[in-house]
Amino acid sequence: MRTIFSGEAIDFSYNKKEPVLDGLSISITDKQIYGLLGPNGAGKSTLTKVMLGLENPQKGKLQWFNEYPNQSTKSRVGYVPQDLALIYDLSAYENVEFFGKLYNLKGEKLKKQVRYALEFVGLWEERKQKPKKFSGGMKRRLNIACGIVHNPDVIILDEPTVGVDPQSRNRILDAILELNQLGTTIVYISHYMEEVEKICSHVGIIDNGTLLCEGRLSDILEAYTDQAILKLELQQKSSAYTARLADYTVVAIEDNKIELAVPKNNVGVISEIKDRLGDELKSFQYISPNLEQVFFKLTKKNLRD
Ligand SMILES: Nc1ncnc2c1ncn2[C@@H]1O[C@H](COP(=O)(O)OP(=O)(O)OP(=O)(O)O)[C@@H](O)[C@H]1O
Repeated sequence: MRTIFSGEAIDFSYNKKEPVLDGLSISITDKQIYGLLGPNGAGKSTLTKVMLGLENPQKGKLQWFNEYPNQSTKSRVGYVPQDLALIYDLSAYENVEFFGKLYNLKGEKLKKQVRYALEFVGLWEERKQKPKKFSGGMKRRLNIACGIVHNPDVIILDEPTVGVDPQSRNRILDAILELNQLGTTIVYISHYMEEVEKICSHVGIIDNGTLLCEGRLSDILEAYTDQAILKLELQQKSSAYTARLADYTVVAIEDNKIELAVPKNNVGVISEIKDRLGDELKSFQYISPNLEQVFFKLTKKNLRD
């Protein structure tokens, strides 16, 4: 496995007083879809800027492809920023072409790459249109085309699905999976836990400028959770059953619905609860441990707070 990016003990502050990145270390290897997950203001975009050399850390060591950042390593990295970086007076084609030229693509190679990038995001037919006429999802897709036109080995996508409709969102997620299957390493920055769980092979959780954990998604879920959620729908108001369910932690209760925290992967517990409730139980749903629980365990906060 080749290391794509490593950052060790990075300190960064905008005003030299309050740290935004606080001794943060991170390691991304070849072919991963690395989900960088954290709440608003955790430091995700700042870390991206530091990784791209747009901001200089006060302390720490950064390497791309086992080298200190240089022109050659920079040309192997693609970036799709959170704020759309489009030129609205140019056509979709000209936008992608502009970014291709920034990466020194020329002539036939440039034409080929522009076509590849626009086809990849499904905008080749719309290439002559100006992006001001595009929907939010189409603008996001054009933004991605601009980030991949130079065929980078790794692409950093900062919240690429914010403000898009569900159809465009799925299209973007599928495109990311396809890019990864073609061999591109992906760094996927998001505060949407469900998206990270859906597409990422690896995850790093960031809060207050520190990486709280990183690793294979399945390993993180295994290591940092011990409970699952059991959602029960009952015949009567849930409060009528609290004595029978006193052995379990009630996570939420409303009308005839109740959510219990139960030990994960324990079929015996589910059978026991079903036995205790008998015909009073209308339905139940087992929710496997998720990243929200990992985050709560590490910070005692909810990701959405
Ligand atoms: N240019 C800036 N100057 C000063 N402070 C900044 C600047 N950019 C971000 N910050 C502050 O740094 C902290 C981290 O912000 P950052 O944008 O990196 O977080 P984030 O995790 O990307 O959040 P979000 O999900 O909302 O984009 C926040 O407190 C933010 O207010």
